[in-house]
Amino acid sequence: MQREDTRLAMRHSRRALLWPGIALLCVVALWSFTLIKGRAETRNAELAAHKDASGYAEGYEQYITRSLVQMDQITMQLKQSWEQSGGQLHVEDLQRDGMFTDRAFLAVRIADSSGRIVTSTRRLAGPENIARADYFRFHRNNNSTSLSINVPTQQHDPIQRSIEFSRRLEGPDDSFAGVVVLTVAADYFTSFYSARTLGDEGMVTMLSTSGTLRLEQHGNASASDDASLLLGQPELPQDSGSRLLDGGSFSDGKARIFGWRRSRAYPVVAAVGLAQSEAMAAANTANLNRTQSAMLATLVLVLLGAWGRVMTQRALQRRHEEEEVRRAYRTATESATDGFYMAMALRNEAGQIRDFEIVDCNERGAFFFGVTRGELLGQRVSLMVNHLFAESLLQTYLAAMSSGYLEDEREMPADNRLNIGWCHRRLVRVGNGLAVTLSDVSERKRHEAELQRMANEDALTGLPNRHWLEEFFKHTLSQAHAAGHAVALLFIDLDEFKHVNDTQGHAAGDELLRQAAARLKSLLRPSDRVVRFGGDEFVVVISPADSDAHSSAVAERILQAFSQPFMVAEEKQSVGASIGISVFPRDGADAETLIRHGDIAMYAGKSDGKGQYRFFDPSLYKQIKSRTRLKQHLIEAIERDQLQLYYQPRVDTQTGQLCSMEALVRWIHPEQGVIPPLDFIPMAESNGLIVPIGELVIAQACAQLAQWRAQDLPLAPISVNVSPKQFSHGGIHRHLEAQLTRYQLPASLIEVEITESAMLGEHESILAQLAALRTLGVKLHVDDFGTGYSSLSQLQKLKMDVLKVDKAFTSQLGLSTEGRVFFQAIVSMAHALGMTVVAEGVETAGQLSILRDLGCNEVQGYYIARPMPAQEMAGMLQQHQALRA
Ligand SMILES: Nc1nc2c(ncn2[C@@H]2O[C@@H]3COP(=O)(O)O[C@H]4[C@@H](O)[C@H](n5cnc6c(=O)[nH]c(N)nc65)O[C@@H]4COP(=O)(O)O[C@H]3[C@H]2O)c(=O)[nH]1
Repeated sequence: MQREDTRLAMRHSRRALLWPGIALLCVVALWSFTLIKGRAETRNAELAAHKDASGYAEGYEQYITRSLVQMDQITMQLKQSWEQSGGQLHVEDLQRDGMFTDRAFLAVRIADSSGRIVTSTRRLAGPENIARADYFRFHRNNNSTSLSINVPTQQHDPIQRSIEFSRRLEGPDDSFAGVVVLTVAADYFTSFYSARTLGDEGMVTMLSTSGTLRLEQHGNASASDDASLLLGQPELPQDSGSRLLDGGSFSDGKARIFGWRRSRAYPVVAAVGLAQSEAMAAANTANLNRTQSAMLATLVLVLLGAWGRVMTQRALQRRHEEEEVRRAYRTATESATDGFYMAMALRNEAGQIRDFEIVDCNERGAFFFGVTRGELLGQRVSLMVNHLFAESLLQTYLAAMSSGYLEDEREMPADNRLNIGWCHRRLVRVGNGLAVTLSDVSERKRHEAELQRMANEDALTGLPNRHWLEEFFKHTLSQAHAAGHAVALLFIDLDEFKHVNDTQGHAAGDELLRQAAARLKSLLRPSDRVVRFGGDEFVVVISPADSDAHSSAVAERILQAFSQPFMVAEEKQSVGASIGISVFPRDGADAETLIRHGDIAMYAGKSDGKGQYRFFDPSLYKQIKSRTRLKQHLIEAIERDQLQLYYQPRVDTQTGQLCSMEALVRWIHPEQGVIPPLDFIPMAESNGLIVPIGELVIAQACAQLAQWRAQDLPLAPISVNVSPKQFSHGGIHRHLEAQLTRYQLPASLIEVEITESAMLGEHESILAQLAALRTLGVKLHVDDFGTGYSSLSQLQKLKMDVLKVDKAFTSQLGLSTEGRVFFQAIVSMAHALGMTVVAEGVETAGQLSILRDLGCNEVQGYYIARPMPAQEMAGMLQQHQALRA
């Protein structure tokens, strides 16, 4: 794998260098061409310049030779004329006759043998006698008649402004007779120069082979200018030729191509200099342009090369990544349970994707589609599955191509060829295709469906649960809304379930719930739904609910059914039910509201008396609110110590002696004054506040006894009321024991009153708590006896000490014989079972008298004393002490 990677990396890096390489080759070729072409151009230009210089030099030489021939002929003619005239020739006359009119002829002079000028067309500066001139001496001393070319003696500049042509004059005897001198302006010989042909910086020069003569013209300056361009006598080896003279040969420092030609007739050399810069200007410009173009092209090529490299690298990187992804996917999935596919996008001419082709897959992937890998490769996605599914498959692939990533789960269409039910798809865009992973999640989906079912079902009863109800309501309510019919919700709460659960144990409670569920189901139409909402709460949904009468009928049927006891653990258990009804859309537009309103209606019904149904009414809110407010106030009252105990004495029927006193709680409200317990105890029982209140009562009663003891008052036992809720909550005996210990009180000073109904069921936990209280030494009272259904033998089994007969029976005394008979029976049986009998609610002397007659042990009631604050009670205790004393 590593070797493959290395080979791949090398191949990629070679490819990445392709563009820069091509660009480099182009640059090399370009510059080679540019340089070769430049050199050739320069060479050609040089050759042309040399050729031109030689050509010009030849032309110049001909020009000079012609001019010199002219001078030669003129001087020859003058010589002959002078000699024929016997020395009487006057050049002035010739001038007058129109000769020597050319400006170039500065002067034509004839000197005699002594050097004296005898005739002259113009007087020149300098001596009138030329005997001292070199040429004169030459002619005098040489018997030659050839033309002599001279430089005027007074000129010392390297460039001559004029030039003198002289010829020996001879007398008849060939003796020296004088000299004819023709002074010609130097530019006569250099006017060959033309800037148009030789350039602004070109030059012409005429040189004598002896080096004594030099005429020159360059640029616009004439040879008469003082400055000489050519420095020194250049070496001109052949008769004609051309060579490059560097800048050092010229005063302006500019190199020139020098062409020269020796005159065949005269000892002079005609030379032409073409400034190299001018001769080469065109070639240089062409070269410069070409170089600039080449530089530009080089820049473009470098950029192209760099761009090409970047692009190639990117493409290669992409290819590499694609390859990596493919390889990684294949490696990762080949042996795995996932199916893997590489699908390449097939595009139309406009570049739009019209299909995908499977270019790679693993065996597992092919298996999912019921084919082999070989069969799947090359297949079009649109043809892999049935038409309808192919459409959605293509849409999914297209979406993945545009977003780059897509992950979802879907159920594959029912197709016998497919070996996958539910699949988890992951599509990742890779270049012009997709890497697709398919996992078979059918098993998980089945599991999820099972979980879903379990999440929606109550395990105990098999009924749908609250979660299901919420979902169900969404559909049901929208359907009802669309159809315009009502939906009724019956919120059912079992009245005495808690009691059964607490007294009979959870197994019995569970059984009761199962039976309740079955009973509910049996009462309803198949279209109605029963839900276990939680605990002992059930919800029945009636949809459509034709009318309130219909809902009422169902509710009554349920109440009727629940009025029948259940057989649980071979015992009859009567639980009853309370029902609250809310109706869609009247009482709420959504599930949550309907459930809450059903609950409120149920609660309101239950508060008014169990075993009834009630329709929701917005006014119920007020009740709930006031209850809530009351609860809050009661919590504050507990915290702020506003609950105070009043005490009501219980006296011996016969002696009137104080036997005990009952602690009765009062809410000393800062604004409302004294609030009686019936206004808040039932509510405290229903909301659980009775537990802290009960603990508070025991603590206050013990503290009060300790205080009276500290005041040296005689102490009588205090009986406290303990509600069934406190027993359910448990731990009364521990709390009581703690308070007795805290205040160092004997247990005999506290008695506990339990209502008869609280003991119903004889649940083990209550029995255990009663036993624990008795072990402490606390006496146990049965409160409100006669209102429940307990038999005396049951109470005896529970080893209750005192029987407090409800005031409803006391009030009958003296009014009817039945009341007295009933009371008589209770007293007799209680005494027989060893229990003390207390008559509650004694209001009259008559009642007291009868009770005395009946042998009732103790009495309590307004006739004896009303419940009173601790201070008043303290006074009574003092009285009691005085009586005893
Ligand atoms: N008509 C009439 N009534 C008489 C007469 N003698 C006493 N009463 C009243 O009868 C009730 C006796 O208390 P109860 O049956 O335990 O009934 C109590 C008891 O069940 C409950 N209660 C009071 N204090 C507590 C408490 O601390 N804890 C608990 N759990 N319940 C309490 O509140 C109920 C009412 O208490 P109260 O309003 O104080 O009412 C007291 C008392 O004032 C009489 O001659 N005629």
